[in-house]
Amino acid sequence: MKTSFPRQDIRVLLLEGVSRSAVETFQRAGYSQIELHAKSLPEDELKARIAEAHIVGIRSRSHLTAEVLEHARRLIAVGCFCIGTNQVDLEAARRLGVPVFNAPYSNTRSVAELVIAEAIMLLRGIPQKNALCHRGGWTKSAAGSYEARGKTLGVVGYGHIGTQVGVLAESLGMHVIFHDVESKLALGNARAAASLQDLLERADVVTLHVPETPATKLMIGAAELAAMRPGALLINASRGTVVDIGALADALRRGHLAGAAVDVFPVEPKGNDDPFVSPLVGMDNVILTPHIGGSTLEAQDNIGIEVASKLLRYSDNGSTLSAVNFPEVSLPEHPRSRRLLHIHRNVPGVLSRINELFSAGNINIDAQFLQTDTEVGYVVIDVAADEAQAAALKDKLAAIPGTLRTRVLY
Ligand SMILES: NC(=O)c1ccc[n+]([C@@H]2O[C@H](COP(=O)([O-])OP(=O)(O)OC[C@H]3O[C@@H](n4cnc5c(N)ncnc54)[C@H](O)[C@@H]3O)[C@@H](O)[C@H]2O)c1
Ligand SMILES: O=C(O)CC[C@@H](O)C(=O)O
Repeated sequence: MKTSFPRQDIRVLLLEGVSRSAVETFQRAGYSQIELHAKSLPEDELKARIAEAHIVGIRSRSHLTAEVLEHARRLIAVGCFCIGTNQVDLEAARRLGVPVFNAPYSNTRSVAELVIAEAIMLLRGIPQKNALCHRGGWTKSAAGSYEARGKTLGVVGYGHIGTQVGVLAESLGMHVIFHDVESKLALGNARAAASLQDLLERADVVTLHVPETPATKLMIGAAELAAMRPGALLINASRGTVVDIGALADALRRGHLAGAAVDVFPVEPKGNDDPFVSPLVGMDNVILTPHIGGSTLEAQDNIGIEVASKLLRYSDNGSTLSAVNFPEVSLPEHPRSRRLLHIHRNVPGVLSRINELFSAGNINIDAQFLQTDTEVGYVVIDVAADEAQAAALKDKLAAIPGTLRTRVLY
């Protein structure tokens, strides 16, 4: 059967060491043109490779800006093999008719476990004791060393990760308070703080779990750090832009904060061979990790399967359920029909032009699915048509003004 892109012709470009479970998921579905890179690509190379790709998979280091996406003439969909999607210009992708998928939960537990481990380590002063032992020193002392039990954990951003951290912290006997811009169901005995300021003033350990947005950029700066309790601890496993790293280094140097654990940085090395530079380097009371909050084998394996499956569902069936930037449709299979996809700018008249086209050709529509948002309309049409008719219909659909992408799926 003739489709716009037979599976064996669909080129999948996977960057940044996306798990092999993704490759295997594509292969099991009959996709054979899969290119896997261990690193992100320099911008020029990314533009060149994305121009050839139908499906692109990235993690947090590849920046799919509007300019990069302009080169993606054949692109069907983008997969972020992680939670964060801030590295993709989602609006630009949507305007080009390209849905973006991610894995909203697959590494949640991994991040939460690391945060709890770090909270305990910081409360006990382990980073500095460990560093001193490595230099041949010895400080057997209880000074500055505390149990987690009875301490207050302040969770900023009470979403998937923040709530998991809260539940685990309560099992250690910690009191949990949280701050979120949305009204949230408090799990266990957790309580909403009156404000961010209130949380900062009350928490012994503050942990950040907000996404990167204009509102969260530098949300923890000198004033917020000053509002924290003397001797408090800060954990950031969200995004590097959320904390003013210079102000954090200063608060640590002055001893206002007793320690910190930082997994994400305003500027991160592109690959494992590139140098890491930060004002926090060399501070014994700071746990530094190379953006590995979600990097466990379990999480990466699950993410590979989850995101590849979403990309396949869109590529093979047209479903956009859980796309982060696109009208969502969940489609049944209609194997006895031909399925055509039409993505267009959401301007008046496009749908009637589409329907006129089918009635003029005397083609019976078996089913039609439409979902729109303010800018983009997505129509899936199942028709009783033969192969030649479907190909001709696709060409006519492509000629409708406002069309962004069109395909014959099967
Ligand atoms: N370090 C890592 O490896 C790693 C792994 C996974 C996720 N992350 C980061 O963690 C972030 C959070 O992940 P999640 O799955 O919990 O996301 P989520 O969307 O489930 O939760 C985020 C929460 O933050 C809240 N929020 C948004 N803006 C806010 C603001 N200005 N002030 C207060 N609250 C605000 C939201 O309402 C939401 O409840 C991700 O966006 C990603 O950037 C990092
Ligand atoms: O794997 C990555 O590069 C990003 C991990 C994490 O920050 C996420 O957003 O899920």
